Amino acid sequence: MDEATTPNHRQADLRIENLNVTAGGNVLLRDASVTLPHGKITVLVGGSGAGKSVLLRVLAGILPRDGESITWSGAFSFDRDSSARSSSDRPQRTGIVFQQFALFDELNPVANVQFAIDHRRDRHHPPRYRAMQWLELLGVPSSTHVAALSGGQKQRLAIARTLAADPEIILYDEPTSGLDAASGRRVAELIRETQRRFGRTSLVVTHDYETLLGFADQVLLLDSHTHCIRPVPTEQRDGLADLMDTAGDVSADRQSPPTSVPPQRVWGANVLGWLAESAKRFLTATGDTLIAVARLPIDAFPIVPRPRWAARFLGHYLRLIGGPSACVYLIIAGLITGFTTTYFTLRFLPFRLYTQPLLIDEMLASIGFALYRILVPVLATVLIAARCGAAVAADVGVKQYGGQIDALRTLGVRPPAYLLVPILGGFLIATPILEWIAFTASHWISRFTFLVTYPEIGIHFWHQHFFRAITPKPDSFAAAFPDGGLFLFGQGWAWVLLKNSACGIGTAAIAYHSGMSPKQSAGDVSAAITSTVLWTTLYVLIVHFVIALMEF
Ligand SMILES: Nc1ncnc2c1ncn2[C@@H]1O[C@H](COP(=O)(O)OP(=O)(O)OP(=O)(O)O)[C@@H](O)[C@H]1O
Repeated sequence: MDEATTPNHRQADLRIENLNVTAGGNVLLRDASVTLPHGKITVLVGGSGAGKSVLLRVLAGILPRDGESITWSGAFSFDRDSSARSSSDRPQRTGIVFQQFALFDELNPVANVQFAIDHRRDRHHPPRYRAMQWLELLGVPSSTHVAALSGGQKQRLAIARTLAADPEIILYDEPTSGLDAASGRRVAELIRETQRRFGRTSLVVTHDYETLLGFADQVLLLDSHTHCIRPVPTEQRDGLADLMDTAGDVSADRQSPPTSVPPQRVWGANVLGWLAESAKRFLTATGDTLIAVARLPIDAFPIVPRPRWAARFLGHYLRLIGGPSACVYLIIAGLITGFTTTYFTLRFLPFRLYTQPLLIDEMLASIGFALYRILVPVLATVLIAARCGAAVAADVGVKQYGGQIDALRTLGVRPPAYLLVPILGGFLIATPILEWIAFTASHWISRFTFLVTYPEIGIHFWHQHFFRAITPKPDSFAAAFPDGGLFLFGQGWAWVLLKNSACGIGTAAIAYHSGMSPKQSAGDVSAAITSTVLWTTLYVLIVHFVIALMEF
């Protein structure tokens, strides 16, 4: 049987009906209606800024109808035959090959394709090919790291991933951009071969007419003056460049006109504008952060489509949050706290000669208590919030900026399933462990400092008094853990765990939310990292303050 007519392949034209799209207040499409014939390649051309990429994102189901800057209305329907029509909010299970590839960098090529296979549209039928077979078919090396693949190889891997998800319609956004002429031709042939072999309806957005027009069954022009999409008859294809001139490059028209400010008001207006903008940003960030924390129980409701993939993402975030560099960070923090509290507290006792013999045991007990219950938890969670919050915000922000979040959505995956839930899990597991590492480092350096400073008193004395105030009561649950109890289940361990958990959950929510906010540039990613550091550290300090009020 020809692969294009396998039973789960739907044979239907896609009708786009009365589509209206606006972006940043500009109309891109007005009442546009067009049909994409099933199993054919349609090439869409148009001037720069006409709205081709936005249209692809609407078709891919990535953009909500009433988004912040882009809104759209209209319908999509499948003409399966004259009697049966179905209509929906987006073409069912559309696959998109992104201009920037949007590959999952932390996964190798095989895993990228396997991810799509495991989340394919129709999981009741066995997959068409295994991941390795897809890679062989499209000529992608399987053992090379994704980042080390060439542009053409990345493009082919992106096509393999899209095909492996078994979509009805494949959208290509500038598939040959950034490739040399030979690679561009190979990718174009691949698109034709894919369409011939699998019979998928394909829509290709391109400026590369020379390479791709020859493969087109239909050519559409997005006219930025009339805001509609019209077919280009075959006889007019040779004059496409002239048609494009008439259809216009709109990028210049849409720039907002320069505002003329009287010279004497420039300074004041700038300062006022900056203040207003900063206040707006602060309020938006505060509101967004509060909303993110409030929405957490809904967003993090652990519905994961494939537990195996959730575990893999959990592993990724555990390495990011609690990896070796984080341990070194926390060990150094513990050493500094343990040393300074022990050395300087005993060294600067008033009337040291007289008070030391009387107070040294009490001082050791209070140092142990302060380190265990307050100092190390505060320092550790602030450092975790800043370091690990920033790392997670950067990771999610890059995924957002690079289109990986959109790729997840087009594969039918809710981003919280493989991002928020594993990030929360990562923080909940790693925060207490990192804090315990910091406390262990702090009491070992305290022990060492005491031994070096008072060799005549001996380590037994330190041990006896340092843990006195945190040794579990004999009748408590913690008393069942004689030695470990001193560190893991010291008196008040539940408070320590509460602080760790509250800080971990909040840090996860803020970092995830900052990373997920829309990103137009690398600067937005860096702004997300900065705001994560500011908000997570502030949040952690507030948590400690509030819990300390209840605790003591
Ligand atoms: N997130 C957004 N917010 C506001 N405006 C946007 C957004 N994304 C795109 N636009 C605007 O929508 C218009 C169309 O953008 P789009 O990227 O679809 O153009 P295009 O036709 O693909 O252009 P090109 O061929 O140059 O890539 C542009 O004016 C762009 O500034």
